Amino acid sequence: MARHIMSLLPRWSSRVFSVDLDGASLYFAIQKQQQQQQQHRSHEAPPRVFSAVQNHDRCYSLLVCSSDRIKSAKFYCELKDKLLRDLPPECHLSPMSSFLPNVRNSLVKGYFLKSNSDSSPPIERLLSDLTQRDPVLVCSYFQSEDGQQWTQHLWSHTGSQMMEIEDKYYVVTSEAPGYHPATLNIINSDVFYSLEEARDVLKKCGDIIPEAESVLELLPSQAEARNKADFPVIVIEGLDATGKTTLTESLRDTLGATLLRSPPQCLSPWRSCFDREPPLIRRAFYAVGNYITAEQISQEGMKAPVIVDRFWHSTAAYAIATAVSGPVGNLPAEGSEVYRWPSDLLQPSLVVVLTLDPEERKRRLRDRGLGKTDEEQELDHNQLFRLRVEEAYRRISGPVRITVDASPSADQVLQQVLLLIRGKCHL
Ligand SMILES: Nc1ncnc2c1ncn2[C@@H]1O[C@H](COP(=O)(O)OP(=O)(O)OP(=O)(O)O)[C@@H](O)[C@H]1O
Ligand SMILES: Nc1ccn([C@H]2C[C@H](O)[C@@H](COP(=O)(O)O)O2)c(=O)n1
Repeated sequence: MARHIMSLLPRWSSRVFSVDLDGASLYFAIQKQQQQQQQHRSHEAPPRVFSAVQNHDRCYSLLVCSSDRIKSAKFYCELKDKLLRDLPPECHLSPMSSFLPNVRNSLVKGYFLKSNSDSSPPIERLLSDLTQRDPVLVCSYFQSEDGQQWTQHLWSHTGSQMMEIEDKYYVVTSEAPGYHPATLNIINSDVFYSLEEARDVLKKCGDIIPEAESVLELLPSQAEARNKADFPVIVIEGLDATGKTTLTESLRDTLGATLLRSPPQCLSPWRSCFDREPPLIRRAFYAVGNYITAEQISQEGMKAPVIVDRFWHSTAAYAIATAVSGPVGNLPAEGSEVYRWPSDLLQPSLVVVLTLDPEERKRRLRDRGLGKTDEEQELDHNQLFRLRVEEAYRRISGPVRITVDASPSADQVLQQVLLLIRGKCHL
Protein backbone atom coordinates (compact mmCIF):
# COMPACT_ATOMS: atom_id res chain seq x y z
CA MET A 1 0.00 0.00 0.00
CA ALA A 2 2.74 2.50 0.98
CA ARG A 3 4.69 2.14 -2.27
CA HIS A 4 1.46 2.65 -4.20
CA ILE A 5 0.68 5.79 -2.18
CA MET A 6 4.20 7.11 -2.73
CA SER A 7 3.51 7.03 -6.46
CA LEU A 8 0.59 9.41 -5.78
CA LEU A 9 2.93 11.76 -3.94
CA PRO A 10 5.70 12.56 -6.42
CA ARG A 11 8.69 14.70 -5.43
CA TRP A 12 8.52 13.49 -1.82
CA SER A 13 11.74 15.24 -0.81
CA SER A 14 10.45 18.61 -2.14
CA ARG A 15 7.35 18.46 0.04
CA VAL A 16 6.69 20.77 2.97
CA PHE A 17 4.79 19.53 6.03
CA SER A 18 2.47 21.69 8.08
CA VAL A 19 1.15 20.84 11.56
CA ASP A 20 -1.66 22.88 13.17
CA LEU A 21 -0.74 23.30 16.80
CA ASP A 22 -2.38 25.70 19.30
CA GLY A 23 -3.97 27.75 16.52
CA ALA A 24 -0.74 28.20 14.53
CA SER A 25 0.58 26.37 11.45
CA LEU A 26 4.11 25.05 12.05
CA TYR A 27 6.16 24.04 9.01
CA PHE A 28 9.01 21.64 8.41
CA ALA A 29 10.68 20.15 5.35
CA ILE A 30 12.88 17.11 4.76
CA GLN A 31 16.31 16.68 3.20
CA LYS A 32 18.57 13.85 2.15
CA GLN A 33 21.62 15.48 3.67
CA GLN A 34 25.31 15.27 2.96
CA GLN A 35 27.63 14.76 5.92
CA GLN A 36 28.83 18.38 5.82
CA GLN A 37 25.36 19.87 5.84
CA GLN A 38 24.42 17.53 8.63
CA GLN A 39 27.18 18.92 10.84
CA HIS A 40 26.06 22.43 10.08
CA ARG A 41 22.45 21.51 10.82
CA SER A 42 23.34 20.07 14.19
CA HIS A 43 23.78 23.65 15.48
CA GLU A 44 20.27 24.62 14.49
CA ALA A 45 17.24 24.20 16.74
CA PRO A 46 14.78 21.51 15.51
CA PRO A 47 11.61 22.77 13.76
CA ARG A 48 9.10 24.21 16.24
CA VAL A 49 6.71 21.29 16.00
CA PHE A 50 9.45 19.08 17.53
CA SER A 51 10.90 21.62 19.96
CA ALA A 52 8.61 20.77 22.89
CA VAL A 53 9.05 17.01 22.44
CA GLN A 54 10.74 15.31 25.42
CA ASN A 55 13.50 12.74 25.13
CA HIS A 56 11.99 9.32 24.33
CA ASP A 57 8.76 10.84 23.03
CA ARG A 58 7.62 9.49 19.69
CA CYS A 59 6.12 11.35 16.74
CA TYR A 60 4.23 9.93 13.76
CA SER A 61 2.52 11.38 10.73
CA LEU A 62 -0.32 9.88 8.70
CA LEU A 63 -1.17 11.27 5.28
CA VAL A 64 -4.38 10.23 3.54
CA CYS A 65 -3.89 9.74 -0.14
CA SER A 66 -5.92 7.90 -2.75
CA SER A 67 -6.42 8.43 -6.46
CA ASP A 68 -10.16 8.47 -5.63
CA ARG A 69 -10.80 11.89 -4.05
CA ILE A 70 -14.24 10.92 -2.70
CA LYS A 71 -12.62 8.00 -0.90
CA SER A 72 -9.84 10.25 0.43
CA ALA A 73 -12.31 12.85 1.71
CA LYS A 74 -14.50 10.25 3.45
CA PHE A 75 -11.56 8.36 4.91
CA TYR A 76 -9.92 11.55 6.25
CA CYS A 77 -13.00 12.19 8.43
CA GLU A 78 -13.41 8.55 9.47
CA LEU A 79 -9.72 8.34 10.36
CA LYS A 80 -10.02 11.14 12.91
CA ASP A 81 -12.91 9.33 14.65
CA LYS A 82 -10.95 6.10 14.61
CA LEU A 83 -7.78 7.67 16.00
CA LEU A 84 -9.65 9.53 18.74
CA ARG A 85 -11.42 6.30 19.70
CA ASP A 86 -8.50 3.86 19.53
CA LEU A 87 -5.35 5.80 20.42
CA PRO A 88 -4.15 5.86 24.05
CA PRO A 89 -5.47 9.02 25.77
CA GLU A 90 -1.97 10.47 26.32
CA CYS A 91 -1.38 10.52 22.56
CA HIS A 92 -1.78 14.03 21.16
CA LEU A 93 -3.39 14.41 17.73
CA SER A 94 -3.06 17.49 15.47
CA PRO A 95 -4.25 18.09 11.91
CA MET A 96 -1.40 18.17 9.44
CA SER A 97 -0.88 18.44 5.71
CA SER A 98 1.86 18.04 3.13
CA PHE A 99 2.20 20.06 -0.06
CA LEU A 100 4.50 21.26 -2.79
CA PRO A 101 4.83 25.03 -2.31
CA ASN A 102 2.75 26.98 -4.86
CA VAL A 103 1.71 23.80 -6.72
CA ARG A 104 -2.06 23.66 -7.14
CA ASN A 105 -3.82 20.50 -5.92
CA SER A 106 -0.65 19.18 -4.30
CA LEU A 107 -2.10 19.28 -0.76
CA VAL A 108 -2.73 16.03 1.07
CA LYS A 109 -4.23 16.02 4.55
CA GLY A 110 -3.52 13.89 7.55
CA TYR A 111 -2.72 13.86 11.27
CA PHE A 112 0.39 14.29 13.38
CA LEU A 113 0.73 12.24 16.57
CA LYS A 114 2.93 12.83 19.60
CA SER A 115 3.24 10.33 22.35
CA ASN A 116 5.56 8.96 25.01
CA SER A 117 7.53 5.79 24.41
CA ASP A 118 5.28 3.68 26.74
CA SER A 119 2.36 4.17 24.34
CA SER A 120 4.29 3.42 21.21
CA PRO A 121 3.58 -0.36 20.97
CA PRO A 122 -0.23 0.05 20.78
CA ILE A 123 0.11 3.10 18.52
CA GLU A 124 2.42 1.26 16.16
CA ARG A 125 0.08 -1.75 16.05
CA LEU A 126 -2.78 0.55 15.09
CA LEU A 127 -0.73 2.39 12.45
CA SER A 128 0.58 -0.86 11.05
CA ASP A 129 -3.00 -2.12 10.64
CA LEU A 130 -3.96 1.10 8.88
CA THR A 131 -1.09 0.95 6.41
CA GLN A 132 -2.14 -2.57 5.37
CA ARG A 133 -5.76 -1.74 4.68
CA ASP A 134 -6.25 1.95 4.11
CA PRO A 135 -5.02 4.71 1.80
CA VAL A 136 -2.66 6.12 4.39
CA LEU A 137 1.07 6.80 4.36
CA VAL A 138 2.71 6.58 7.79
CA CYS A 139 6.03 8.07 8.85
CA SER A 140 7.75 7.94 12.21
CA TYR A 141 10.18 10.54 13.48
CA PHE A 142 13.29 9.78 15.53
CA GLN A 143 15.36 12.11 17.63
CA SER A 144 19.17 11.97 17.63
CA GLU A 145 21.01 11.25 20.93
CA ASP A 146 21.70 14.96 21.55
CA GLY A 147 18.06 15.80 20.79
CA GLN A 148 19.07 18.30 18.09
CA GLN A 149 18.30 16.36 14.93
CA TRP A 150 15.12 14.60 13.82
CA THR A 151 14.78 12.09 11.01
CA GLN A 152 11.70 10.98 9.12
CA HIS A 153 11.21 7.29 8.26
CA LEU A 154 8.58 6.06 5.83
CA TRP A 155 6.69 2.90 6.66
CA SER A 156 6.10 0.11 4.25
CA HIS A 157 4.94 -3.51 4.26
CA THR A 158 6.41 -6.64 2.81
CA GLY A 159 3.74 -9.30 2.97
CA SER A 160 2.29 -9.24 6.47
CA GLN A 161 5.50 -7.77 7.92
CA MET A 162 5.76 -4.09 8.60
CA MET A 163 9.16 -2.59 7.92
CA GLU A 164 10.55 0.86 7.43
CA ILE A 165 11.71 1.91 3.99
CA GLU A 166 15.48 2.30 4.03
CA ASP A 167 15.31 5.91 2.87
CA LYS A 168 15.48 8.31 5.74
CA TYR A 169 15.17 12.04 5.54
CA TYR A 170 16.48 14.72 7.86
CA VAL A 171 13.87 17.07 9.22
CA VAL A 172 14.65 20.77 8.77
CA THR A 173 12.87 24.02 9.52
CA SER A 174 10.85 25.52 6.67
CA GLU A 175 9.66 29.08 6.18
CA ALA A 176 5.91 29.69 6.08
CA PRO A 177 4.96 29.44 2.37
CA GLY A 178 3.77 32.47 0.41
CA TYR A 179 0.27 30.98 0.19
CA HIS A 180 -1.43 29.13 3.03
CA PRO A 181 -1.33 25.42 1.98
CA ALA A 182 -5.12 25.02 2.20
CA THR A 183 -5.52 27.58 -0.59
CA LEU A 184 -3.78 25.20 -3.04
CA ASN A 185 -6.73 22.82 -3.21
CA ILE A 186 -9.72 25.18 -2.88
CA ILE A 187 -10.65 25.23 -6.57
CA ASN A 188 -13.08 22.41 -7.35
CA SER A 189 -12.57 20.75 -3.96
CA ASP A 190 -14.06 23.40 -1.65
CA VAL A 191 -15.50 25.83 -4.18
CA PHE A 192 -16.94 24.77 -7.55
CA TYR A 193 -16.86 27.13 -10.49
CA SER A 194 -19.19 25.26 -12.83
CA LEU A 195 -22.27 23.08 -12.53
CA GLU A 196 -20.35 20.32 -14.28
CA GLU A 197 -17.63 20.15 -11.58
CA ALA A 198 -20.12 20.05 -8.70
CA ARG A 199 -22.40 17.59 -10.47
CA ASP A 200 -19.42 15.32 -11.13
CA VAL A 201 -18.72 15.00 -7.37
CA LEU A 202 -22.36 14.11 -6.61
CA LYS A 203 -22.41 11.59 -9.45
CA LYS A 204 -19.27 9.91 -8.13
CA CYS A 205 -20.61 9.57 -4.60
CA GLY A 206 -23.96 8.11 -5.74
CA ASP A 207 -22.92 4.59 -4.72
CA ILE A 208 -22.05 5.56 -1.14
CA ILE A 209 -24.66 8.33 -0.68
CA PRO A 210 -27.92 7.25 -2.37
CA GLU A 211 -29.43 10.70 -1.61
CA ALA A 212 -27.06 12.18 -4.22
CA GLU A 213 -29.16 10.54 -6.95
CA SER A 214 -32.30 12.34 -5.74
CA VAL A 215 -30.44 15.67 -5.75
CA LEU A 216 -29.11 15.10 -9.27
CA GLU A 217 -32.62 14.41 -10.56
CA LEU A 218 -33.64 17.96 -9.55
CA LEU A 219 -30.91 19.64 -11.59
CA PRO A 220 -31.97 21.59 -14.66
CA SER A 221 -30.55 20.32 -17.93
CA GLN A 222 -28.10 22.67 -19.64
CA ALA A 223 -30.51 22.96 -22.57
CA GLU A 224 -33.32 24.22 -20.29
CA ALA A 225 -31.20 26.75 -18.42
CA ARG A 226 -32.29 30.28 -19.32
CA ASN A 227 -29.82 31.91 -16.94
CA LYS A 228 -31.29 35.41 -17.02
CA ALA A 229 -34.19 37.33 -15.54
CA ASP A 230 -36.20 40.20 -17.06
CA PHE A 231 -36.88 41.77 -13.64
CA PRO A 232 -34.21 42.77 -11.07
CA VAL A 233 -32.79 40.01 -8.89
CA ILE A 234 -31.62 41.07 -5.42
CA VAL A 235 -29.64 38.69 -3.20
CA ILE A 236 -29.49 39.29 0.56
CA GLU A 237 -26.40 37.87 2.25
CA GLY A 238 -24.85 37.95 5.72
CA LEU A 239 -23.93 35.74 8.66
CA ASP A 240 -26.72 33.97 10.50
CA ALA A 241 -29.02 36.19 12.59
CA THR A 242 -28.02 39.38 10.78
CA GLY A 243 -31.68 39.73 9.73
CA LYS A 244 -31.84 38.15 6.24
CA THR A 245 -35.18 36.37 6.78
CA THR A 246 -36.75 39.46 8.34
CA LEU A 247 -35.51 41.72 5.52
CA THR A 248 -36.22 39.37 2.59
CA GLU A 249 -39.82 38.84 3.72
CA SER A 250 -40.35 42.60 4.08
CA LEU A 251 -38.82 43.23 0.65
CA ARG A 252 -41.07 40.60 -0.90
CA ASP A 253 -44.16 42.27 0.60
CA THR A 254 -43.09 45.84 -0.22
CA LEU A 255 -41.93 45.20 -3.79
CA GLY A 256 -44.48 42.54 -4.73
CA ALA A 257 -41.48 40.33 -5.42
CA THR A 258 -40.99 36.56 -5.40
CA LEU A 259 -38.88 35.27 -2.52
CA LEU A 260 -36.48 32.39 -3.20
CA ARG A 261 -33.64 30.91 -1.20
CA SER A 262 -30.52 28.88 -1.69
CA PRO A 263 -30.41 26.02 -0.99
CA PRO A 264 -33.93 25.83 -2.45
CA GLN A 265 -36.86 24.35 -0.55
CA CYS A 266 -36.83 21.22 -2.73
CA LEU A 267 -33.41 20.25 -1.30
CA SER A 268 -34.54 20.51 2.37
CA PRO A 269 -35.07 16.74 2.82
CA TRP A 270 -31.39 16.07 2.05
CA ARG A 271 -29.64 19.07 3.59
CA SER A 272 -28.90 17.54 6.98
CA CYS A 273 -27.55 14.41 5.31
CA PHE A 274 -25.06 16.43 3.23
CA ASP A 275 -24.16 18.63 6.22
CA ARG A 276 -22.67 15.50 7.82
CA GLU A 277 -20.45 14.77 4.81
CA PRO A 278 -16.83 15.95 4.30
CA PRO A 279 -16.33 19.41 2.70
CA LEU A 280 -15.84 18.07 -0.85
CA ILE A 281 -19.33 16.50 -0.90
CA ARG A 282 -21.05 19.05 1.32
CA ARG A 283 -19.87 22.00 -0.78
CA ALA A 284 -20.83 20.24 -4.03
CA PHE A 285 -24.36 19.91 -2.60
CA TYR A 286 -24.61 23.65 -1.84
CA ALA A 287 -23.08 24.49 -5.22
CA VAL A 288 -25.72 22.55 -7.15
CA GLY A 289 -28.35 24.16 -4.90
CA ASN A 290 -27.35 27.53 -6.36
CA TYR A 291 -27.96 26.23 -9.91
CA ILE A 292 -31.42 24.95 -8.97
CA THR A 293 -32.20 28.34 -7.39
CA ALA A 294 -30.80 30.06 -10.51
CA GLU A 295 -33.26 28.11 -12.63
CA GLN A 296 -36.12 29.20 -10.34
CA ILE A 297 -34.87 32.81 -10.53
CA SER A 298 -34.93 32.66 -14.33
CA GLN A 299 -38.53 31.38 -14.28
CA GLU A 300 -39.86 33.77 -11.62
CA GLY A 301 -37.78 36.68 -12.92
CA MET A 302 -39.86 36.73 -16.12
CA LYS A 303 -42.90 37.79 -14.03
CA ALA A 304 -41.69 39.93 -11.11
CA PRO A 305 -38.61 41.13 -9.17
CA VAL A 306 -36.91 38.32 -7.26
CA ILE A 307 -35.43 38.48 -3.76
CA VAL A 308 -33.01 35.67 -2.86
CA ASP A 309 -32.02 34.67 0.69
CA ARG A 310 -28.35 33.56 0.37
CA PHE A 311 -26.73 32.53 -2.93
CA TRP A 312 -23.21 32.04 -4.29
CA HIS A 313 -21.51 34.44 -1.81
CA SER A 314 -22.55 32.19 1.08
CA THR A 315 -21.41 29.03 -0.66
CA ALA A 316 -17.98 30.40 -1.57
CA ALA A 317 -17.29 32.48 1.56
CA TYR A 318 -18.13 29.75 4.10
CA ALA A 319 -16.21 27.16 2.08
CA ILE A 320 -13.07 29.31 1.79
CA ALA A 321 -13.21 30.42 5.43
CA THR A 322 -13.51 26.81 6.59
CA ALA A 323 -10.79 25.44 4.32
CA VAL A 324 -8.26 28.03 5.51
CA SER A 325 -7.46 28.19 9.20
CA GLY A 326 -5.94 31.02 11.27
CA PRO A 327 -6.03 34.78 10.73
CA VAL A 328 -7.59 36.65 7.79
CA GLY A 329 -4.06 37.02 6.38
CA ASN A 330 -4.11 33.30 5.53
CA LEU A 331 -6.96 33.79 3.02
CA PRO A 332 -6.09 33.86 -0.69
CA ALA A 333 -5.16 37.44 -1.59
CA GLU A 334 -7.78 39.86 -2.87
CA GLY A 335 -8.14 39.40 -6.65
CA SER A 336 -7.30 35.68 -6.46
CA GLU A 337 -9.20 33.50 -8.94
CA VAL A 338 -10.64 31.70 -5.91
CA TYR A 339 -13.09 34.64 -5.52
CA ARG A 340 -14.32 34.66 -9.11
CA TRP A 341 -18.01 34.20 -9.96
CA PRO A 342 -18.77 30.95 -11.88
CA SER A 343 -19.18 31.82 -15.55
CA ASP A 344 -22.24 29.54 -15.95
CA LEU A 345 -24.15 30.88 -12.92
CA LEU A 346 -26.79 33.60 -13.23
CA GLN A 347 -25.54 36.93 -11.85
CA PRO A 348 -27.99 38.88 -9.69
CA SER A 349 -28.53 42.62 -10.29
CA LEU A 350 -27.44 43.47 -6.74
CA VAL A 351 -26.04 41.69 -3.67
CA VAL A 352 -26.71 43.28 -0.27
CA VAL A 353 -24.47 41.99 2.53
CA LEU A 354 -25.83 42.65 6.03
CA THR A 355 -23.20 43.20 8.74
CA LEU A 356 -23.76 43.34 12.45
CA ASP A 357 -21.70 43.96 15.56
CA PRO A 358 -20.81 40.47 16.97
CA GLU A 359 -22.37 41.18 20.38
CA GLU A 360 -25.67 42.31 18.83
CA ARG A 361 -25.65 39.25 16.55
CA LYS A 362 -25.18 36.98 19.57
CA ARG A 363 -28.01 38.78 21.38
CA ARG A 364 -30.34 38.21 18.40
CA LEU A 365 -29.28 34.56 18.22
CA ARG A 366 -30.03 34.13 21.94
CA ASP A 367 -33.42 35.85 21.66
CA ARG A 368 -34.36 33.75 18.64
CA GLY A 369 -33.47 30.60 20.58
CA LEU A 370 -33.32 28.16 17.61
CA GLY A 371 -30.82 25.31 17.36
CA LYS A 372 -27.49 26.09 15.73
CA THR A 373 -25.59 24.23 13.02
CA ASP A 374 -21.93 23.35 13.66
CA GLU A 375 -20.86 26.25 11.46
CA GLU A 376 -23.12 28.69 13.34
CA GLN A 377 -21.56 27.54 16.62
CA GLU A 378 -18.14 27.98 15.06
CA LEU A 379 -19.08 31.56 14.13
CA ASP A 380 -19.98 32.17 17.76
CA HIS A 381 -16.91 30.61 19.32
CA ASN A 382 -14.28 31.41 16.78
CA GLN A 383 -13.73 35.06 16.13
CA LEU A 384 -11.20 34.35 13.41
CA PHE A 385 -13.64 32.17 11.47
CA ARG A 386 -16.24 34.98 11.54
CA LEU A 387 -13.66 37.49 10.31
CA ARG A 388 -12.57 35.14 7.50
CA VAL A 389 -16.18 34.65 6.34
CA GLU A 390 -16.82 38.42 6.36
CA GLU A 391 -13.60 39.15 4.46
CA ALA A 392 -14.26 36.41 1.89
CA TYR A 393 -17.76 37.93 1.33
CA ARG A 394 -16.04 41.25 0.62
CA ARG A 395 -13.49 39.78 -1.81
CA ILE A 396 -15.89 37.84 -4.04
CA SER A 397 -16.09 39.45 -7.47
CA GLY A 398 -18.95 39.47 -9.96
CA PRO A 399 -22.23 41.28 -9.36
CA VAL A 400 -22.52 44.70 -7.66
CA ARG A 401 -22.27 44.22 -3.88
CA ILE A 402 -23.20 46.70 -1.18
CA THR A 403 -22.62 46.26 2.54
CA VAL A 404 -25.37 47.49 4.87
CA ASP A 405 -25.13 47.93 8.63
CA ALA A 406 -28.03 45.85 9.99
CA SER A 407 -27.98 47.21 13.54
CA PRO A 408 -30.80 49.81 13.20
CA SER A 409 -34.43 48.68 13.62
CA ALA A 410 -35.85 46.22 11.07
CA ASP A 411 -37.88 49.01 9.46
CA GLN A 412 -34.88 51.35 9.17
CA VAL A 413 -32.82 48.58 7.54
CA LEU A 414 -35.70 47.90 5.13
CA GLN A 415 -35.95 51.59 4.17
CA GLN A 416 -32.24 51.84 3.57
CA VAL A 417 -32.14 48.72 1.40
CA LEU A 418 -35.21 49.92 -0.56
CA LEU A 419 -33.38 53.16 -1.32
CA LEU A 420 -30.36 51.21 -2.57
CA ILE A 421 -32.47 48.87 -4.70
CA ARG A 422 -34.38 51.77 -6.24
CA GLY A 423 -31.10 53.56 -6.97
CA LYS A 424 -29.33 50.58 -8.50
CA CYS A 425 -32.14 48.57 -10.06
CA HIS A 426 -34.61 51.28 -11.18
CA LEU A 427 -37.52 49.72 -9.32
N1 LIG B 1 -33.09 45.05 12.48
C1 LIG B 1 -33.35 44.23 13.49
N2 LIG B 1 -33.30 44.66 14.76
C2 LIG B 1 -33.52 43.84 15.80
N3 LIG B 1 -33.78 42.51 15.68
C3 LIG B 1 -33.83 42.01 14.45
C4 LIG B 1 -33.63 42.83 13.28
N4 LIG B 1 -33.71 42.05 12.18
C5 LIG B 1 -33.99 40.80 12.64
N5 LIG B 1 -34.07 40.78 13.99
C6 LIG B 1 -34.30 39.61 14.85
O1 LIG B 1 -33.04 38.89 14.91
C7 LIG B 1 -33.28 37.49 14.82
C8 LIG B 1 -32.56 36.95 13.59
O2 LIG B 1 -33.16 37.49 12.42
P1 LIG B 1 -33.37 36.63 11.11
O3 LIG B 1 -33.95 35.30 11.44
O4 LIG B 1 -34.12 37.50 10.16
O5 LIG B 1 -31.85 36.45 10.67
P2 LIG B 1 -31.23 35.55 9.51
O6 LIG B 1 -30.08 36.33 9.00
O7 LIG B 1 -32.28 35.15 8.55
O8 LIG B 1 -30.71 34.28 10.30
P3 LIG B 1 -30.34 32.80 9.71
O9 LIG B 1 -29.34 33.01 8.64
O10 LIG B 1 -29.74 32.11 10.89
O11 LIG B 1 -31.63 32.21 9.23
C9 LIG B 1 -34.80 37.29 14.76
O12 LIG B 1 -35.26 37.02 16.07
C10 LIG B 1 -35.32 38.64 14.27
O13 LIG B 1 -36.62 38.92 14.74
N1 LIG C 1 -26.27 29.19 -0.75
C1 LIG C 1 -25.78 28.67 0.40
C2 LIG C 1 -26.49 28.74 1.58
C3 LIG C 1 -25.94 28.21 2.73
N2 LIG C 1 -24.73 27.63 2.70
C4 LIG C 1 -24.14 27.05 3.92
C5 LIG C 1 -23.12 27.95 4.57
C6 LIG C 1 -23.34 27.69 6.03
O1 LIG C 1 -22.66 26.50 6.38
C7 LIG C 1 -24.82 27.40 6.16
C8 LIG C 1 -25.59 28.65 6.49
O2 LIG C 1 -26.94 28.52 6.14
P1 LIG C 1 -28.13 28.85 7.21
O3 LIG C 1 -27.80 28.07 8.44
O4 LIG C 1 -28.12 30.30 7.44
O5 LIG C 1 -29.37 28.39 6.51
O6 LIG C 1 -25.17 26.86 4.89
C9 LIG C 1 -24.05 27.56 1.50
O7 LIG C 1 -22.92 27.00 1.47
N3 LIG C 1 -24.57 28.08 0.39
